[in-house]
Amino acid sequence: MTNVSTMAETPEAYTSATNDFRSDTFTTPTPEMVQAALTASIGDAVYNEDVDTIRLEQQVAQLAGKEAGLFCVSGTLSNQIALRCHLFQPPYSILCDYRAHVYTHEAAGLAILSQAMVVPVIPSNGNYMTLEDIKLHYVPDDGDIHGAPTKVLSLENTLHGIVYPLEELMRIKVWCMDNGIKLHCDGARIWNAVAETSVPLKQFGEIFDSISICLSKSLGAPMGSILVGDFKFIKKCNHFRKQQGGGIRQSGMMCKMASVAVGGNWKEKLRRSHRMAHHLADFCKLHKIPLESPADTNFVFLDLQKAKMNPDVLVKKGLKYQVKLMGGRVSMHYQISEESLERVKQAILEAFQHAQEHPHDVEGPTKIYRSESTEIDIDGNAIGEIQTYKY
Ligand SMILES: Cc1ncc(COP(=O)(O)O)c(C=O)c1O
Ligand SMILES: C[C@@H](O)[C@H](N)C(=O)O
Repeated sequence: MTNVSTMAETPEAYTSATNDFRSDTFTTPTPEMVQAALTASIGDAVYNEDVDTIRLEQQVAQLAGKEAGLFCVSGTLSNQIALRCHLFQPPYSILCDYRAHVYTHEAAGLAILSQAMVVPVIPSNGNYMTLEDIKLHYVPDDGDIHGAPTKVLSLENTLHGIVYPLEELMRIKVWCMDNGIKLHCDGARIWNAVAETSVPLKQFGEIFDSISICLSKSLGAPMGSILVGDFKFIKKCNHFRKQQGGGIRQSGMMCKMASVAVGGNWKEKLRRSHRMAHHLADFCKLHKIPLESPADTNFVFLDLQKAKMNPDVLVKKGLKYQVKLMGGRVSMHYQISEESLERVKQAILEAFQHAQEHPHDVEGPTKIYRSESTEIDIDGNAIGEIQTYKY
């Protein structure tokens, strides 16, 4: 008798992100977005015949001061095809921050799709790579047959919520041009950088050869990213997108929903989330709860290692105060309520107080995704009925 696998349990329907601090990816579509989808174009985007898809690609490319844009179903796809497209003749390597999503969270796509070596760099200032860090770690294309020359520098702005200083980006850009190295930006939260610094997206477009601009993070669209660059580059990226299964058909509905976010007052939405993050960071400082990095924008990174806080206890305290956490990164977004912010402060404070009596040895910096929540609560009682948060 063949064993019939049991169906995985269906989770309860997700209804609201007002108390969800796990990530800004949990924002839910607004009624306005859903309404917009009902009147979206219905062309086949593989044949470049969907009007709302083309409109959104052109709109975001224009905002970034780039010639063309390409709708991708995810930021991961957008990053991976951009980096592959910048690469020509292996052996080659990509240099990035050791925390970069393209290196840590895209399932070794750089090794598999691009057959690239990655050179992950720990910034000497602890926050962002400077030109000096890059010069120290890049692999020159000098004919030495031992090396895999650096052909692309992939930066993230914001990175872990940290805003990349514009003057540093400009220095890096000039050096990259002098050394024939392409510059890509993982702009999953570039809208946050723009909202916080008032540096126009167009100015980032002048610095980077390509930018992956996510629609599905702080902006609040249900899915997708727009990859922007020059015409020739985007045309080839479209080829790699198709190869990777990203050539989707009637994408108009998703693009029309995203256009509601792009056309809305996203700056104020994001600035509100930044104010909430700054408030939480101040609360942590008041209670001497260490932070891992500056809370420039919408993320507060608790330094669990320095605080000797157990991420499990943090998640359980979150459950106690009806807020969702999954580790040391506390993510704000425009749908977070003021009441939830007050509750998450209590959860964090109690987890920190618990650590005072029960110090926990955390290995290394905060992992930005799950904490392996166990099935028991901090007093050892079963909490089987409460969902634990892990991928
Ligand atoms: C910095 C960063 N880059 C890229 C991505 C990938 O985006 P997606 O989840 O849409 O693939 C994420 C996560 O969502 C991210 O946090
Ligand atoms: C976990 C990671 O892939 C996702 N981008 C997030 O920030 O939540």
